[in-house]
Amino acid sequence: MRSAKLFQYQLPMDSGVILRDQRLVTREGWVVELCQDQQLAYGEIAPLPEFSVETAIEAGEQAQQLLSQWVAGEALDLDAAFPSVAFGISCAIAELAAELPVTGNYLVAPLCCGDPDDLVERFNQMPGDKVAKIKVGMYEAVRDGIVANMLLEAIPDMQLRLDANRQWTPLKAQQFAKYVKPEHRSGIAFLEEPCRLPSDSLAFAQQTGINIAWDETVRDAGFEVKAEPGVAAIIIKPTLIGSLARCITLIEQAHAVGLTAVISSSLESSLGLNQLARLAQWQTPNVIPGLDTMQLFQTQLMQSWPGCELPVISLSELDMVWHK
Ligand SMILES: O=C(O)CCC(=O)c1ccccc1C(=O)O
Ligand SMILES: [Mg+2]
Repeated sequence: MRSAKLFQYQLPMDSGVILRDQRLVTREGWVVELCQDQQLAYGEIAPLPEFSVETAIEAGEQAQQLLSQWVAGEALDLDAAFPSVAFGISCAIAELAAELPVTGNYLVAPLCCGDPDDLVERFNQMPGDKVAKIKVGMYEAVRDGIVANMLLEAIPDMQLRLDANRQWTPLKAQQFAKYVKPEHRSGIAFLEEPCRLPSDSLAFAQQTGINIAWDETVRDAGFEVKAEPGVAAIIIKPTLIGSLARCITLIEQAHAVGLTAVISSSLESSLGLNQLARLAQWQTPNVIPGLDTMQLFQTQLMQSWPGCELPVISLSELDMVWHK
């Protein structure tokens, strides 16, 4: 016996969350509830504005169709579904089958703004390897280079991840690199997507000795996982990629060619974020995931994120918009 429900959520964000060009005031999404033989399981569907191709409305409509098929016992074609829908439904199905192990990797790479004292403080409270992430490409490239160099000098045993989100021209990327001393470049685990064109990013990596990682490129049509000089990692944001099976295939392909796969958030609520931490522990056990995004919210959803003291909204407080 199967039944399914879809709930809608709207969570207030911290006032400073900017996505590309717009401020994200409220995070909107859906919670899927599957019920089979009296057992309940949950998943989160949360297309990210400006990143996802689908809107929350479109995702909700498609989720209803797929959940109807699931209730009827039909096979689901999640490869043809929107990525956020495929991810949320596949997580709920995996929960029912107890396929997603319960232990999570909650050692996130702190997203930091460039203040070394702040970072030293956070590392002191954290076990494990020191890995931090900073966003670059928003201000002057030279300033980014100086900040990165200073952090690597201040915390020599740290691995720094940088993320330019394709903001630099090849010239700006060079200006950045010029300020990072050659002896510090190995402290950069990777720089995500320095340039608009992947070919420029590759050339940058090869010219500077600074490793890069693919994030946006993983979602480009025709992307294939391959080893290339200067490429260290691929970033996997499941909400933007698709089903658990699709994510796991990408992770296995990355590992087969010697690339690191990093599970990363697309600003899911604490519900989805916990599942991502579990996926990370299961499929990329020795890699610190990019999940330091709970601090961008004002509330949590259904479950709490370890160490997070924000209030938790329960399922009974959400609107159930559909059931079958
Ligand atoms: O990857 C992380 O560490 C945090 C997540 C993150 O940076 C992110 C989250 C949502 C949308 C885009 C991005 C990004 O990689 O730029
Ligand atoms: Mg990125």
